[in-house]
Amino acid sequence: MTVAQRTVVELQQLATRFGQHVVHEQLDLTIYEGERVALVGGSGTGKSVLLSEIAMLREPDAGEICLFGQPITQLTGRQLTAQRQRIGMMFQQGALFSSLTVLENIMLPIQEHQRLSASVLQELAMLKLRLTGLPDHAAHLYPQSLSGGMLKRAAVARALALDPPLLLLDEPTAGLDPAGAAAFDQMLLELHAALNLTLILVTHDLDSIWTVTDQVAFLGERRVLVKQPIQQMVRNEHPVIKTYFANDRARRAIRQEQMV
Ligand SMILES: Nc1ncnc2c1ncn2[C@@H]1O[C@H](COP(=O)(O)OP(=O)(O)OP(=O)(O)O)[C@@H](O)[C@H]1O
Repeated sequence: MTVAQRTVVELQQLATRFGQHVVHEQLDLTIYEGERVALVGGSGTGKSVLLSEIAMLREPDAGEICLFGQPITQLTGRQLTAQRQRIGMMFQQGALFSSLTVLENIMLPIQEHQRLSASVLQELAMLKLRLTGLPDHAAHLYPQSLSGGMLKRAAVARALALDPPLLLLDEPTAGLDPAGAAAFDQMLLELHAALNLTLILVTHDLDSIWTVTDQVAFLGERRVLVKQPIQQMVRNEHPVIKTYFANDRARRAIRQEQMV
C-alpha cells in the first residue's frame, strides 16, 4: 500500500500584479511534506514575492493558497495565527532587531506566543542557537558584531523559534564565501533531517541547489514552468531553462570529465 504524500503548500491559479505589471498568472505549484525545494528563475520572475505569499505576508491578487491542506482564505483569525506559527521565514538580510542580542531576538517570537518562565525561555532559545551551529557566546552578541555567516545562522535560529515544520529562506547563501555557503548548506541538510522540515529556498546559488534541494521549481513566463529534480532540470530543453542552466551544465560536464 502506498502512503499518500501530504501537501504542505498548494498554489492554484495564483495571480500577482503590481499595477499594470503582471508578475504571476495562473501559477500552480504543489510542495509535499519533507521536500527540499528551490524556487529558481531569472531576476524579477517573482520568486521573493511568491515566498512572501506562501509566508502569508502578502496576499495574491487571485487564486488559492492551501497550507497544510487548508485554504488560507477559509481560516478564522485564530487559525491564521496558528498557521503563521507553522512557518519559519529567513529574510535575505536576516532582519534581526539590532537593539537586541541574538538570544533576545530568538526569544522574542517565543515570548509572543507562549507563557514561559525566563529560564525555560532562555533554554529554548539556546537550543535553537546551538541547532544552527552557533557557539554559546554568540547568544550575547548584537547582530552588528556578527560575521555574515553567523548572522544568517542567527536568522535561521529565530525562524525556528516556534518549531515550524515549514522553513522558508530567501537567498540564504547570498554574500557568503564558498566555504561559508557550503557550511550553511550542510547545516540546512542537518536541520532538515533532524527536525523533519519542509524547506523552500529562493536561490541563485547553483551549488546550494545541487547540495540541498531534491526538487527545483522553475519560474518563468509568469508561472512555474516545471518542478523536477535538478538532475532532470539541467537536461530540460525549454529555452528559458536551458539558458538559465547553460553555464552550470558546462561547468559540471567539465568537472565530470576531469573525474574520469
Ligand atoms: N512592493 C512592490 N511594488 C511594486 N513592484 C514590486 C514590489 N515587490 C516586487 N515588485 C516587482 O515584482 C517583480 C518580482 O519581484 P521579486 O523580488 O519577487 O523577483 P525575484 O524573482 O525574487 O528577483 P531577484 O532574483 O532579482 O531577487 C519585480 O519586477 C519587482 O520589481
